[in-house]
Amino acid sequence: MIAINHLEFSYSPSASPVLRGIELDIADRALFGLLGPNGAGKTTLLSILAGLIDCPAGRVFVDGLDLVTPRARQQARLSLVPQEYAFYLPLTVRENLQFFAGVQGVPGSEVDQRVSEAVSLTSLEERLDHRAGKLSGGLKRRLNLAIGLLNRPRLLLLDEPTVGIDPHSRHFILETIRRLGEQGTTVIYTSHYMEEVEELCDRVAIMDHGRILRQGTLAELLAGQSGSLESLFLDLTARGLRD
Ligand SMILES: Nc1ncnc2c1ncn2[C@@H]1O[C@H](COP(=O)(O)OP(=O)(O)OP(=O)(O)O)[C@@H](O)[C@H]1O
Repeated sequence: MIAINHLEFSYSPSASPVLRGIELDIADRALFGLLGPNGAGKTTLLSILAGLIDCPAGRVFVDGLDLVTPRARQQARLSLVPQEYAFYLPLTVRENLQFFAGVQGVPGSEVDQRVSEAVSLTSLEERLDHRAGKLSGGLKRRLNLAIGLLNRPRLLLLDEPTVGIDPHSRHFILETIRRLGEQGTTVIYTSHYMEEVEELCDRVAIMDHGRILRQGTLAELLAGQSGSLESLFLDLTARGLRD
């Protein structure tokens, strides 16, 4: 179980808060969708969970373990797949995976096994010796995901993992995430695509301006609503353009 308590965060003392009293409980093995317009604070929240940004105000617990230290985060087996491609374009798929296995502290004797598991989950076998920079957008997204799987995560944080790819690649990535969920991985999934979240996630939170506006199962969120998740989202986030 992940418990996020009272998270507050600003990028600088003079800037407006980006996260304002975030409270979330996420059950083990959940596929949890986090929706919000541009600038709502989703990436900041994931970055804090992954330890990329220090957040002195508030606490995050995974199974009662306070994530404040890197050691606790390692024990929690947490992995973030960022929105941007987080690998080296001149290296091959295999070289990237071997390199990032080392960065993540996978023991040398286990690297081949972990690389082969990640490649198998993302069906990259045929591309192992291709340069990352030459891959299509969909394959680059799969490599980004494969790197995030090298530590066999219990908690996988996915920041818009299907942006900019064709429907086949998107379907493949969604199926992979569903399979990971069935195997026991807890997933926090941010996306702008309502239909993906409706299809994949068992619980959903909608956030804006650093606050959680609603959370619950899809049925709970839509109870008493005449419209879809998208119309609820637009109503809650005030239908304004953000950029
Ligand atoms: N490194 C940074 N320094 C200062 N402000 C930042 C930084 N990163 C993000 N912000 C600001 O924090 C707010 C939340 O941004 P964040 O990227 O977390 O939102 P988001 O919900 O992930 O948006 P998107 O859907 O566009 O990715 C925005 O106002 C953004 O401009």
